[in-house]
Amino acid sequence: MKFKNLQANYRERVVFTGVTGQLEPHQITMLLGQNGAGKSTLMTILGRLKKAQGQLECPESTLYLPQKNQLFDYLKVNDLLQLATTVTSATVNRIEQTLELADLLPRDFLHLSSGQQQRVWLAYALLQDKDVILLDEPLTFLDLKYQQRLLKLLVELKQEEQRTFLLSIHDPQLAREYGDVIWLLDQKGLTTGQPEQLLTEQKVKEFFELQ
Ligand SMILES: Nc1ncnc2c1ncn2[C@@H]1O[C@H](COP(=O)(O)OP(=O)(O)OP(=O)(O)O)[C@@H](O)[C@H]1O
Repeated sequence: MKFKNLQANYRERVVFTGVTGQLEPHQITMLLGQNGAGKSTLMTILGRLKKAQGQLECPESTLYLPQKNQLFDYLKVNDLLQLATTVTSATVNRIEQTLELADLLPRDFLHLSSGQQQRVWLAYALLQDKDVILLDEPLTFLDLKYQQRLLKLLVELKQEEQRTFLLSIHDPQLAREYGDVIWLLDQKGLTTGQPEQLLTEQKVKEFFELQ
């Protein structure tokens, strides 16, 4: 996936201009930026759910999982996941075991806790046979155990199924630990590089305006 000089607007309000980069195949890219920097906006553009000025080359097989997801009617978890599933049964088992979904499958999705719902939405995305998966703040609502389980699962799916991931994330430590490539988004545009190069203690302090 490649993009050049992207400009995003909501009516007359410009969110960013001159955003250029490429999503490295078979890697995990971590997108960091302050609240309102435009991370979700960029991801919806890359997922072709929002129009932007500039150039974008995006593989057909791309899926965007929004930060907030909603169901409007009662549906069992099992039914929701079956609607999504297009991967092999080995991958289904791996995803369901890692995210510990067995107990949730017979339940009404709308009655689950926020973290349980998030685990189901993540499974919903990963169970689809897509090469490129864009996950918008996937760690929100997950406890530490499931944060670690999810990130390790993405590493396995990257290595064994050559999938490509872009995650927006607020934790620089996890971004450094599990990311192959880092994207930093701010008013200057998109800065890309290696975790050890962009996420030094000093650079993190400056980028997030920490004291
Ligand atoms: N539908 C919309 N209409 C108008 N403005 C919007 C809309 N969605 C987002 N914005 C604005 O665009 C800017 C970027 O928002 P975006 O959600 O992309 O940021 P973000 O980096 O994902 O933030 P956060 O870390 O808070 O999730 C913000 O100023 C926001 O208020």
